[in-house]
Amino acid sequence: MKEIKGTTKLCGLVGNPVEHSISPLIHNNLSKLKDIDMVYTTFRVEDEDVDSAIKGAYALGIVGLNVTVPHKQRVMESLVAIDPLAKAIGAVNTLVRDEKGFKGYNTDILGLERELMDEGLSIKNKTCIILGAGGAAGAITFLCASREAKKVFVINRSLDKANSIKEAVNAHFNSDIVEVLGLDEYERIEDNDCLCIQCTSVGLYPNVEDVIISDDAFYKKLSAGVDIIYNPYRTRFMKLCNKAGKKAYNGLKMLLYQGVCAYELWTDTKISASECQKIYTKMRAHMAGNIILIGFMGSGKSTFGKWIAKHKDMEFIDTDDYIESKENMSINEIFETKGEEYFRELETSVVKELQAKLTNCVISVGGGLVVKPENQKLLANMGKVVYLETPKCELIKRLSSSNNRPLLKDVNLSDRIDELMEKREEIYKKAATVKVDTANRDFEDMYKDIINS
Ligand SMILES: Nc1ncnc2c1ncn2[C@@H]1O[C@H](COP(=O)(O)OP(=O)(O)O)[C@@H](O)[C@H]1O
Ligand SMILES: O=C(O)C1=C[C@@H](OP(=O)(O)O)[C@@H](O)[C@H](O)C1
Ligand SMILES: [Mg+2]
Repeated sequence: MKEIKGTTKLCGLVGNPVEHSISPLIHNNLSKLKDIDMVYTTFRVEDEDVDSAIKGAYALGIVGLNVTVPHKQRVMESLVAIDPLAKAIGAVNTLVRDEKGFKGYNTDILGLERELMDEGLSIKNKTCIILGAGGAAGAITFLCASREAKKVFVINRSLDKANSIKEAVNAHFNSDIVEVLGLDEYERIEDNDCLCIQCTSVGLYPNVEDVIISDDAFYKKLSAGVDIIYNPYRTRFMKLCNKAGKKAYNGLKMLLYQGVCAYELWTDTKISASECQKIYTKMRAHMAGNIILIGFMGSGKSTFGKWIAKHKDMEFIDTDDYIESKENMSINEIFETKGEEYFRELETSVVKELQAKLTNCVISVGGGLVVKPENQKLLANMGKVVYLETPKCELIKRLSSSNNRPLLKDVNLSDRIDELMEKREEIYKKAATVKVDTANRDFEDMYKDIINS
């Protein structure tokens, strides 16, 4: 992080609880990308303190705030102005400085709209299905109505809550655009090209096998499904959409874009698509939570990886071991009988496989795996990529009696290290989120470098 100075601006998140939030990651990385001298942190605020917290924040010159549960409604009483969309929805998640106090916006909804645009999903003239009838469902029903959906069906177990959304939105637009259906009444929807937005918490981690509607026939009615849940990354709802041959998206982009929209309001900047992509990769890596060790042969990836797993109670996977057991051959044999190219293809397919299934693991990869740009991209989404940097003299000590590394067979070790390092050193540095020096360090100390980064 950049040094915090007297001129550093402050933003933050007000809610209760807030410590788990991914928003600091979004905003602090945006400031880094845009080279803006601003930090973002969290403020846990009790119900009765919301008003004084907001007024105090204004007095302190705080540039902007996000607001999360349970204060998104209550905070509206402490504002000098409210954007019409947020007012109609009845919830505010972003505060922007105005002349005499904060003005409220709802970038949750603007974020969802931006996600839909990003994925090429249009609301206009579309039949929309909203699953659920809580706060998010109400807001998204409002969004669909305001963006000229053909019809909006709110499907929920309790019809009472769904009916109050219907009444509020229909009254606001003076139309009958919203209709309510029970969970088993979806056959009444005639369209087979609906955009469905899953707005319940059913399927949220740890209840990952749950889903609000499990009938395949329901998913045949959709053109695409969006789940506002992002943990797990692929929910059962999304799997059922895919099973019916329909596209499915999770809520992580919505979360990204609610942050991006807020950041743009606070800083009067525009975040480009490629900048959004960079933040999104970091969010995915954070969610996946793996520690990935990269570096030259002999830098200690396999040894240190096993140590972390054992001492920090994590699972461990070494891509070389994984490949050996899959192929039922040693790395030496694979290189001898099938060639290096074949091995490199195996590495990519293994990384793809691991990306889809591993979270919170330690992964040590072969020293050449990160050379392929495709693999670099995959790893960047999987967690913290840690480069174990080791001086040549140390590598020579560690590798001189190695006989299971085909690239070091029958060569002058020093020359081979020079030759490969010239090609790889920059790649290791660029691919890494954090660099850890391995010479004369104990593992506990090296581990601290990783978690403190
Ligand atoms: N930090 C370290 N200090 C001293 N020796 C180490 C260190 N890390 C690994 N080694 C030794 O170096 C050799 C290569 O380590 P290994 O974990 O196989 O590296 P990699 O998987 O990066 O090729 C092993 O003999 C291991 O015991
Ligand atoms: O650097 C490389 O290209 C290789 C490194 C090895 O793994 P380690 O880095 O664990 O030795 C292994 O994947 C293979 O021998 C090729
Ligand atoms: Mg290894």
